[in-house]
Amino acid sequence: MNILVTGGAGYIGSHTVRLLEKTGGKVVVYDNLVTGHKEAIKNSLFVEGDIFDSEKLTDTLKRFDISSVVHFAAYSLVGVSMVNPREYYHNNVVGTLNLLDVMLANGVNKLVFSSTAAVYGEPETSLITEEIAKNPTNVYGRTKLIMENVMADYSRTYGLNYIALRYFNACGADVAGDIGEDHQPETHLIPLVLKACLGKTDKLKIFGEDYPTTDGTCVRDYIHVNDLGQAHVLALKALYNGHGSAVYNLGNGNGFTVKEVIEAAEAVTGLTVPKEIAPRRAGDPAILVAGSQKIRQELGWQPEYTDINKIIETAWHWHQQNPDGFAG
Ligand SMILES: NC(=O)c1ccc[n+]([C@@H]2O[C@H](COP(=O)([O-])OP(=O)(O)OC[C@H]3O[C@@H](n4cnc5c(N)ncnc54)[C@H](O)[C@@H]3O)[C@@H](O)[C@H]2O)c1
Ligand SMILES: O=c1ccn([C@@H]2O[C@H](COP(=O)(O)OP(=O)(O)O[C@H]3O[C@H](CO)[C@@H](O)[C@H](O)[C@H]3O)[C@@H](O)[C@H]2O)c(=O)[nH]1
Repeated sequence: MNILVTGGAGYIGSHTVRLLEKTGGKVVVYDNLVTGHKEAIKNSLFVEGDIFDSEKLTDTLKRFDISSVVHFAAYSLVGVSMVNPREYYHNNVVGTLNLLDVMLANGVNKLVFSSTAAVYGEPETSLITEEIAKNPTNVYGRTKLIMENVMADYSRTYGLNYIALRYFNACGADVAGDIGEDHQPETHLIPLVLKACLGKTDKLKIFGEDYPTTDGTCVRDYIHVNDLGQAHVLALKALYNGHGSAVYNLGNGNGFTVKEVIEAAEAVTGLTVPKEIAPRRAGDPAILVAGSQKIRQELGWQPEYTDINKIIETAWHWHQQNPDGFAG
């Protein structure tokens, strides 16, 4: 397996790269470092490049005799996508279309794609399974749903073989403590809660206290980044073993409110999170909780981290060791 990992210098990408390296395959990271960190790549080959750069992509596929692609490269912030849709459609849709063109032109037809729970929007059921209606409430979710539809069409017509993984909320860090979440600026709940504990940011803003949930704050399904990474390893192996194109949810099946996450972080750190109630953030659905039976049954995926405190502990370890992220 010679694998190209676009966006492999990013948060989920770098954790997945570490797990892919253990399979014995050759791993080549391709990233323009717009939000990623070169320091997050410890062992794999690294090519600094953009998914819009067809020439460099073609050269990289040929030079390393690549036979599959794991595609993380994208913009992924719900809030930003609502105020800057053009950037999101451009990078996530046009950029991915370009990558697909280059792959197919070079005979590479295996792809694992980062999709998202955001494709579902505001589901009417409490546990989300893959086949329910997709009505994204934000631009980011729409960009990923467009690409899922494109891949289904390319699979039918051009022989693309893809597995799209719809992640719920990625969090945590590798227990080694040398890679972790470092977005600039950070917008994700768990790192912001922990940074607030460390006095690295202002008070945590709780976005909305009037949602139809137990305590009025949004519910999310938090999944450890290494459990996500392991699913990519399984998906890739399945594609090499002749598995057809498929779409899977990836979550723990347990929802936590924003306030419950804060309480868990306070229990793990022994510190108090400075916080205040703020208005709702545009585009946020009230509740997103995954039904992940399909990937468990079909690919044998089994998450290792199912306890929110344990997940937060791994993130806390990273933030304590690296309070200024990779720049520290
Ligand atoms: N973080 C989450 O909770 C979450 C949940 C669901 C889906 N996802 C998806 O997972 C993927 C990775 O997310 P992440 O949290 O690791 O984000 P990230 O920003 O840490 O990683 C994205 C990586 O892609 C690179 N990149 C972006 N545009 C590029 C381009 N045009 N050319 C080359 N490289 C480019 C960035 O430099 C970065 O290294 C994204 O596709 C995201 O939409 C993330
Ligand atoms: O300072 C903050 C940050 C977040 N939140 C809330 O915390 C929850 C989680 O927010 P965040 O960590 O920003 O993640 P999401 O917006 O749920 O999106 C993440 O999870 C999605 C899947 O569910 C992915 O598709 C996205 O890429 C990824 O950013 C939401 O209800 C937010 O409103 C706050 O209250 N205050």
